[in-house]
Amino acid sequence: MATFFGAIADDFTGATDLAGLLARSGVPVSLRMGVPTEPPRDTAPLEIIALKCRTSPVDEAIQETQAALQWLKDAGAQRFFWKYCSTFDSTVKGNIGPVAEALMGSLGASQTIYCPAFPENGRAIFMGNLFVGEQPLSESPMKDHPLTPMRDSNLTRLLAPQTTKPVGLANRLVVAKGAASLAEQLSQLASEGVAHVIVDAVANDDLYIIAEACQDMVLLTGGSAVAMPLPELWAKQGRIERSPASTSSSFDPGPAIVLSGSCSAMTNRQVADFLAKGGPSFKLDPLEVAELGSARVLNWLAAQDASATPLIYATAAPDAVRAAQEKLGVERAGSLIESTLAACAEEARNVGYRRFVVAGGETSGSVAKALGVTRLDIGAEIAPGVPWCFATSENSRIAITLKSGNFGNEQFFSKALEVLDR
Ligand SMILES: Nc1ncnc2c1ncn2[C@@H]1O[C@H](COP(=O)(O)OP(=O)(O)O)[C@@H](O)[C@H]1O
Ligand SMILES: O=C(O)[C@@H](O)C(=O)COP(=O)(O)O
Repeated sequence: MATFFGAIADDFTGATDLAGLLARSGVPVSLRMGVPTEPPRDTAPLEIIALKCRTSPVDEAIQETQAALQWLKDAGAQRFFWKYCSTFDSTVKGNIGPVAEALMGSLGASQTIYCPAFPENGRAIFMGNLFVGEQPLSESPMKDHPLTPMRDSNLTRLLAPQTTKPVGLANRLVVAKGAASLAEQLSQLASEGVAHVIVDAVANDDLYIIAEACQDMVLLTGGSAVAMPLPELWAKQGRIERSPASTSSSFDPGPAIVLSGSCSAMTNRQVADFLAKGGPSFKLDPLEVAELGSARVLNWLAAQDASATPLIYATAAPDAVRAAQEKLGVERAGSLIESTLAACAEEARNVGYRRFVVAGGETSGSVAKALGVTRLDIGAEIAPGVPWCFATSENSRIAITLKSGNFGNEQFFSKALEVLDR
């Protein structure tokens, strides 16, 4: 089927989040992990390419996103989306603005919007400030993120240093008046030379207004939720079609494993909940891994009889993360844990595990790469923004869910396995 919408996600959990929300429309969604090496074939109306570039150096992120853009253009896409985190995660140098500007350049777009709001998960933007539940972003647990600590809540202030062209705001009062009012504000800002517009949204209704006003912009940027209403609009106009039975949710029988590298407040609670249920678990210590490698956890995994679901985790409280980072450096601590969890995933697959619950965006990127997963079919959502996915890994079909650090409720790990068994 010809592709109409092409999205590029800056991490793997973000990509499955977007895929899950778009799939609610019943229009086929295809998710590729990394830029495909082959030219487009067997494409869907909604194509997503997942990258792992949230914390990469800016020039690498631009290079990768440009390659993804070219593939999506070759697939026939006419509208494009740059998906980043609903908590606007970026390093101090930041990739969100530079990548958006480069995509705009390649697409000949003079303006785009930025809307990371995700009301179902408590992310709202008001007067340009991002809230997580009732807390401003910089007072939320995101202030302690291991790789992208968010110390400002104002999106205009966060984005402006990342772009060369002016940044402006279309606030909630404008959005609440409807699509025509928002479209007028955007063209007013365009006439003043504002290329990058933060758009407020606090509720799903706002997202429908934004989608209606912006559906013909060649490039949109944001969290998954602002893209959610688009397929419905385009389906009504006959640009794309629904086809509910388009994905395969089959996987080979085999035991389940939980791998957690996220240190978010919610993942800490999810790990505690799963530990309290008494299953086998192994806590990774970054300092031990730095000194002795991954042999101990791999031996532990090999000794499991798989009758109960094992949990391997590095999830830790902010002070423990800081202590490890002070000794090892932020990048090294992160990459040691990521590569250890990736090795555990590969070993688990090799010894017959077929159901994988993975927590953490960067972690998911490393695990999915280690499993050699190149394409995911999207299944049922376990929680808003976290679907089960199905993929081929080596010669097996596996079920895998990639959970954003912040998503899901406390019982997420057990719930994920229950949803799959239904
Ligand atoms: N105990 C720890 N000490 C230091 N870094 C850690 C620890 N546990 C995990 N990490 C690293 O923290 C990062 C968490 O990021 P990520 O997987 O994207 O989670 P999230 O989805 O919560 O953002 C990863 O790079 C991971 O390897
Ligand atoms: O938009 C979101 O919050 C998620 O889709 C997302 O990007 C997740 O990233 P991580 O929190 O790093 O898993």
